[in-house]
Amino acid sequence: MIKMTEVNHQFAIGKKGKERVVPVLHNIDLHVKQREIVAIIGRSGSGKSTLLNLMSGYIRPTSGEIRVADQIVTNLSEGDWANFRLAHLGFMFQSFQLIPSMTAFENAELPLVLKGIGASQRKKSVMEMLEQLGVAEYAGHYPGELSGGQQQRVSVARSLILNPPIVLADEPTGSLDSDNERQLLSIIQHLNQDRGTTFILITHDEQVAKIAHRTITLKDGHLLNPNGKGDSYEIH
Ligand SMILES: Nc1ncnc2c1ncn2[C@@H]1O[C@H](COP(=O)(O)OP(=O)(O)OP(=O)(O)O)[C@@H](O)[C@H]1O
Repeated sequence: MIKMTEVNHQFAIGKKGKERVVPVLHNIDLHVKQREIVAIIGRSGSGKSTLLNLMSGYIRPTSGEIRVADQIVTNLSEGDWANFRLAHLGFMFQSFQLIPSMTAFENAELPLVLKGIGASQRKKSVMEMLEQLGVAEYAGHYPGELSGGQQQRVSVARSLILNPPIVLADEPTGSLDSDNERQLLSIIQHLNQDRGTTFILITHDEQVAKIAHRTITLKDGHLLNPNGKGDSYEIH
């Protein structure tokens, strides 16, 4: 589903002409299969977000090849990446990144608008999704009128509204209390089992790592165990 082959990444920092090159990821070989939940752990600064940003095309690798959903994406243009993301990727973040001036309904609806789906189909899909996540009654509320857990569910609704086959999540439970965390992890497990959604979760949290089929560790930009803790895991 996602395959990285000999991927290296370095940032150039400092003023033009006086840049300093900072290598961040070294020779990453990683294969995430369809229906897997993979947790990525590692200290702050080890390169976790950079890895996720490479998988989602927000940055390009300095060298190496990246395939997502069986397509080589390493050299897609920005416009092609935007379409590719809409078709294949969903995102979850620690900060919910809801648009404050839009209601819960409008936030969850946004990817459908971008995809050009008609208004009546949008309404049906959004209300079904908000219903499934237990926040339909807040459809007309603005993010500032919702609790953290409710905002997270609206944000999850927006991530999943196009039924993406792959979801990339950066500390998705980072700002949730333990009840809301449990609920989000249960949603992730159900989606994985029912729809076969593939998840890549960056986390510092043991509870999150527990639901993963595989936990891989980044240390100073090196992938220590590409096959993860359980080489013999089975995906049903
Ligand atoms: N745009 C950038 N320009 C220059 N250096 C960057 C940039 N983004 C990240 N870095 C550097 O790359 C390294 C890895 O950063 P990254 O955000 O991937 O780490 P992380 O493991 O996700 O950390 P955290 O757990 O704190 O979020 C860090 O040393 C960081 O300073």
